[in-house]
Amino acid sequence: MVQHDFADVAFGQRLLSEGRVSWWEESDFLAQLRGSLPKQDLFGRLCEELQPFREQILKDLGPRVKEETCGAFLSARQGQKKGVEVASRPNQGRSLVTTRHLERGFVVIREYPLAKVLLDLENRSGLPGLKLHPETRLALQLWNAERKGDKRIEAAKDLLDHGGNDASALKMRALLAACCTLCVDVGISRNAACESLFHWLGCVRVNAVAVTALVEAEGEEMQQAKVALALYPDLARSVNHSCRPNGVLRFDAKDSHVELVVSAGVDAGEEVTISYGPTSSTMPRSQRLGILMAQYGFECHCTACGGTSVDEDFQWKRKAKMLDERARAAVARAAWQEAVIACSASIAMLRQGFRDGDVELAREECKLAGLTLRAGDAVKARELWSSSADVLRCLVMPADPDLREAEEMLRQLPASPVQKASSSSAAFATASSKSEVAAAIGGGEMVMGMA
Ligand SMILES: C[S@@+](CC[C@H](N)C(=O)[O-])C[C@H]1O[C@@H](n2cnc3c(N)ncnc32)[C@H](O)[C@@H]1O
Repeated sequence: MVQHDFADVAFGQRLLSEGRVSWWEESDFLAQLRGSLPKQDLFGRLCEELQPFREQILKDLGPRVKEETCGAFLSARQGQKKGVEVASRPNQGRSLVTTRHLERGFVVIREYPLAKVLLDLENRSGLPGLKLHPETRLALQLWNAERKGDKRIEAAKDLLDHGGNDASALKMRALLAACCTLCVDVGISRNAACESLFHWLGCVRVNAVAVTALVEAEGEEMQQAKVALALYPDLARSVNHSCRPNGVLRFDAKDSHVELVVSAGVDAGEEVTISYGPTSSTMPRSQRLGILMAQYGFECHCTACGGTSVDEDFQWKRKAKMLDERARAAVARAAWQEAVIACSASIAMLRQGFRDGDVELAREECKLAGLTLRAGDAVKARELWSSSADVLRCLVMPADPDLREAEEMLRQLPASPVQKASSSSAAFATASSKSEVAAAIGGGEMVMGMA
């Protein structure tokens, strides 16, 4: 196992002079270290300054954190890991590899957070002017737990050791060295507590996960929003990123447990991956590479980015957005059939970037189902809700608003004797509207593969 080397001061200084540690600045932790506190005995002063804040964290989050951390961690870990093993891969460190074929919907990992902070508590420290970044707050929790000898913390101590050859782990150690160098620069003594705090900051940066939930923005549709930042050690130690992933994470908003679910069948010996944010359906390769490097410090080696792949052109996405806007404008005029045609055309465009069975398409089809019902075609609306519910049941939590609405509508609308439509043909509101959808898209060739 690789030991963190905090002695590499020269390397740290070089990184600093090249401005390559800017993300620490963002976390406003260093700004506080450097700006607002006197230079002498800075670390001691910092601890003093943070003491009331830590108590506030424990007061605000403590009971919840205690209830929610690790209760079922070990048993869940043993039970759910069947079908996968952790293997080491040359450029990516530990990886989650299947030992047999896994079906879509299979839950690979189910885990409770070791620590978490809620993102809506941003300004509730109770101390004027002391606003800590969520990453800093999470690191402080872990640091505090370690100092208090909390045994559960052992599960996360090696998370930055990515197998020795992994570039991001090396870089992270360099960054930690750089931060310690900064401390030395400003007169903080480099002691074990200081190093441990930086270790947790690095660990949080590379391994923490944003817990998301569908929330209703004012006057807008439901949107996925980040509601908490959490550390799930099993997930963090084994699940790599792919820009074309075959797994998704779903969170239970009530107790913050996470599930890693297979979203597309995975053959034996293949790796189960998730997206850490960027995907090949949402942004071009160069942008994805930049984001992954800045946030996590690694060069992406996934199948979508490797080899000679080039930036994708996303014309389909621009067209889908334009058609979606047209559908919204039609909804505002209560022109339901027009909205159905524009929304169907938008989904047809999205199919060029997403795969059948993707959550994003299923959500769009739920929207189309609602419009189709308004336009008077209950049979087609039911078909759409039925095919989207099939997708959503596998991949999202039962409390998901789109899934709940689909289930509710399936209960309310009588089942049609007509056989179930395939999910791709279901994207057309009625058989007779195919040509209208093609016209909305603006070309016949788009429709050929989908009818
Ligand atoms: C949350 S950890 C995942 C587990 C990690 N492989 C390990 O051994 O601990 C994230 C780290 O895994 C590596 N990683 C994940 N996805 C990768 C990818 N697509 N390409 C290269 N490295 C990747 C990077 O080092 C990244 O910082």
